[in-house]
Amino acid sequence: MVILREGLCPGLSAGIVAVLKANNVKTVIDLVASDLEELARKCSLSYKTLMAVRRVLLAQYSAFPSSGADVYEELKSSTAILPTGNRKLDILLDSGLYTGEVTEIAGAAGSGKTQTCQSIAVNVAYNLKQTVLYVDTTGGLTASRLLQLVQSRTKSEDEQVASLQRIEVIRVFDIYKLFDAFQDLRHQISQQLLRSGEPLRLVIVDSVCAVIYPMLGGKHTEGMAIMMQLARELQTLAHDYHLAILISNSITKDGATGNRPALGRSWSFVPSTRILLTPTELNCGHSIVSLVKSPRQPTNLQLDMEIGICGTLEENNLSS
Ligand SMILES: Nc1ncnc2c1ncn2[C@@H]1O[C@H](COP(=O)(O)OP(=O)(O)OP(=O)(O)O)[C@@H](O)[C@H]1O
Repeated sequence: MVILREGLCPGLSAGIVAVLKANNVKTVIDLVASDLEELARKCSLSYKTLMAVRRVLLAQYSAFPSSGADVYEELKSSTAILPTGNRKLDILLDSGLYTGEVTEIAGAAGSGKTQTCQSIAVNVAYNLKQTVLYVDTTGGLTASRLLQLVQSRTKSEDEQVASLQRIEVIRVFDIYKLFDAFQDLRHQISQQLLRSGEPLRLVIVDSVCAVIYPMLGGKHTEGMAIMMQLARELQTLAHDYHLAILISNSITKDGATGNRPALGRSWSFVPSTRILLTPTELNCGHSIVSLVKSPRQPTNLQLDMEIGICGTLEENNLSS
């Protein structure tokens, strides 16, 4: 509900707002729903001025319906699916990570979130030849591990270098620096300033809780507001630039329902897809991956995923 105020649109002066308010016309809806002839008479205002103001407000605040066919066409032109480099994980995710969506990997410390993020980054950079922005908020990313993962894909040094150049790494350790990084990203995309020159398709934030948790102590409501600002930023980045966004999150232990992704109910609406990693006690270097939220798949799917020298990437028979 938008309140009428001076400058909301051309012609809406403080005087007009005051007169309208005195006649119980306080919001945009009140104004567009009024009989303008009668209102002009009651308020001693020019009918022409009110009409012009209403026309601008209608253009600014109306929702224009679009047909199902238009929505489907937009979806087809803006959606790409990025395979993760692990066939079983792709089946669980209905082919991979979708652009325009936020996907979350949740799990306890050591469950393999960072290894999964790095492996997916390498797969997108090497196999798909697309740029990845990797935002490291925990210091968990190491260049030597990235190189090891790339080396598991190719022996060619040129290809290794080219793949590593497609992974842009930013290290930020607080949420304000993260907002700055996203601001820079918008600027770089709009000016086509990405260093690799290849299209950016994937943004990874490992992890979101590392920058959100410090905000949730003390003034809780302020922290929640900042958390939801980050949520909006991730969703609009994914939507506006057709990016797949992959975030990692920790878990909270709940006596009644077992482990569940951290950051509470408000955050649970942010990712479209959520997977939960649980290390297996019997099989070291393996995690059970459970699909806990998905817009396309049943959420009882599970798989056993190995996390080894090749991360979560499948073994590759290197030829040259
Ligand atoms: N170079 C490596 N080679 C093989 N396996 C590795 C390697 N590095 C890590 N791992 C495996 O990955 C596990 C740790 O995974 P990872 O660091 O991704 O956990 P995490 O969920 O990100 O933890 P945290 O929340 O503490 O960052 C280790 O227990 C180990 O099994």
